[in-house]
Amino acid sequence: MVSVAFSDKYFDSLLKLTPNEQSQANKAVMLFQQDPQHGGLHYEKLTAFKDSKLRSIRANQDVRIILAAAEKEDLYLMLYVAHHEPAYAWAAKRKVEINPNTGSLQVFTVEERREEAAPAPSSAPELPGLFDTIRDRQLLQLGVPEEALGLVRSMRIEADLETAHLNEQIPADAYEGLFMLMAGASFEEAYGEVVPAAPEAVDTDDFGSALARPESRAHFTVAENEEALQAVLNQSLEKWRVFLHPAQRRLAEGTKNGPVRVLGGAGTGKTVVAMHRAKWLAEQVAGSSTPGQEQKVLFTTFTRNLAADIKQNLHKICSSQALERIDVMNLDAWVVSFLKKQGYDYGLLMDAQQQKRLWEEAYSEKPAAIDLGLAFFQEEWARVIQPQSIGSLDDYKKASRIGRGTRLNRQQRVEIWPVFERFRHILASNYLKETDDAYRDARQLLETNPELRPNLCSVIVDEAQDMGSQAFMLLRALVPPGPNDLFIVGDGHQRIYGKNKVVLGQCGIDIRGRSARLKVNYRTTDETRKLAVSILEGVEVDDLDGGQDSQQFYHSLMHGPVPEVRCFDSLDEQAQAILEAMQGNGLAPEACCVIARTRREVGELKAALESRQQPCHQLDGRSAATPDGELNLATMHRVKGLEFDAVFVASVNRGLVPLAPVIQSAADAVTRRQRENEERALLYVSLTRARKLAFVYGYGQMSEWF
Ligand SMILES: Nc1ncnc2c1ncn2[C@@H]1O[C@H](COP(=O)(O)OP(=O)(O)OP(=O)(O)O)[C@@H](O)[C@H]1O
Repeated sequence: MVSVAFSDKYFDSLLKLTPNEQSQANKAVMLFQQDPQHGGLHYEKLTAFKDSKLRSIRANQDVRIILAAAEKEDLYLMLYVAHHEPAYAWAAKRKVEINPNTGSLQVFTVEERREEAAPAPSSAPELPGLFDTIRDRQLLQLGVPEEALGLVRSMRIEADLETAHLNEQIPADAYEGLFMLMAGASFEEAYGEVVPAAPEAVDTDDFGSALARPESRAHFTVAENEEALQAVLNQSLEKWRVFLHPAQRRLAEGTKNGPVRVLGGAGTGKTVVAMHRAKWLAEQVAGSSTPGQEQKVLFTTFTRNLAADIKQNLHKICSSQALERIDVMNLDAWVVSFLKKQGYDYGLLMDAQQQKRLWEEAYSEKPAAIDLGLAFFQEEWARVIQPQSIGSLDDYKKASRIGRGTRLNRQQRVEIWPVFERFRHILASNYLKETDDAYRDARQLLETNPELRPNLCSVIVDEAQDMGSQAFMLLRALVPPGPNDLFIVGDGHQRIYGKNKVVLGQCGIDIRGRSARLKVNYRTTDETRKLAVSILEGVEVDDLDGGQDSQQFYHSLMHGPVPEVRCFDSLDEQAQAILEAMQGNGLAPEACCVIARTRREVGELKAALESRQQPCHQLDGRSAATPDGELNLATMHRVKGLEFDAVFVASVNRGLVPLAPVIQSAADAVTRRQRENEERALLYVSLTRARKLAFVYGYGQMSEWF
């Protein structure tokens, strides 16, 4: 029996075959693993090609599998599968090599004559080279193969690099380094990113060691025995299950010294990393806990919908044993269930209408001489009093009000305090608590009775940007400080629930030296990503720890058309255009989503689409899977965490985007800016749900942002 490894490209090519051919190819690989010399496989050396390591085997009369042989190690790399002619055409130009500088295993195209003759002229020969200031030696250090140096030197514009990447003339790891240089990074920055741990010595014939490096594992997966081979062949459909980016893998695996924070723009695989981290912890840490004191991993999210999705996806990567050691829950649900067990008989105040009524009652305490609206009090409560657990006038007099737009002197604080006191009293007499109160009560219970602490080895937090400081203080209290305690994943660009920016350090969570940022967007085309990012231009985005985040070096690997922005005369015309765009692009309704700012607008769109005989499926709460033939419809808040082949961000009209009442009811300029930023974030979230195509449609008057 031999070891077999697969490249990600192998699975891409496998999926292009018919199901029957796929199963024949799988059978051939399994037979090959048992006996490479089996007569039916016609194992053949492809001697006349660029790379003497290349071989082929037969899957059937016509389908060929191209592989590279490391015969000394009994290791074979499955690279490509296709019908006879395209398979050999693919193999003729390919090389598989261990890069002597980075140690990663690379597969790349070497074009005919490229080695001897001058490189192909760039589309803009008069411009300076993209990499003129970088030395050859440095390009090689970044993992550019020697054969590709001429090509890299000939690159003049971004499209040259993108084309070379698309044609696989540059291996993926080297492309990332080159992309960063092109986007303005210094050589040191790019090198630190692509080669964070340079191998001491690289043996370019040792394929086993090369395959073990995270850079290689981003593109190869090894099946050492029959069982592993079965597992790989069964799970290859979604790449994220197997091929983690080296940055993702480094985060997902290994013992961490304390809390880790992972940032990354939309679609960079933060949730994927968090899930793989949960799996690793369940297997390696919780799995080795003392019998009788089994530990668990708690995976928390902000929204209930995301928790349900994650539960489902964990099934795809975890064994049932590992799954048993992971609890997935949105934090509110965890808190409610924990407090209930402790005999807490308060309800959570969730209903916006009820909340408004209670505030109106409390507002009657406002002295007539104070000219502050109800909105001011609600904001002050949510942004100053609750996050800082202020329970008395004395505390309020001393409280920090940084970031609030309306100034208050001490005397004014004294005068308005009765409103807050009354609100708290009303809550108590109605047996109600706000979520921040519940977080605080739960934390205080845990701090005074450590024996109530659940037996957790680790807490993973997704959607961290929407959790406030009370939530983080509770999370800190849930698990004792130590290795692997907290793994926090978020993106300040997607803060859409009106929460204060949190500073982890102030919640007792010290992430110094343990933070990372993911930069490759796997979901969205670069064209859609760029439009989404442009909406946030000028908005200051925090890094969850008091600093600033940026989208520097954030990019997508896929390309597609620039999103279409159009304004129609009426809602009906817009609905018609959505249906035509779906038809024109051959899109299945269930793979698309129409997204609007308000529930009411979603309802109107639904009616307009249904009147045109388009069955619709509205996503709200915990919706079931969309039936075939039905078009998804959702609000901007609801689509967070989801993805579709195409999204129609619809009714992007003046007054709706940004939503006028939200902006106009802000009590001061600072709050107005915060709300406007959140409205922008909603658009950013909506657009970045698109895998292939995005449309921005409006009617009447288009939003001032377009
Ligand atoms: N290493 C990978 N290889 C291939 N696809 C990946 C990889 N990592 C993530 N993806 C895919 O990219 C998409 C986005 O991943 P994920 O939802 O984890 O991103 P995210 O950063 O949490 O996104 P968002 O913040 O926008 O919700 C998913 O379709 C996922 O399957």
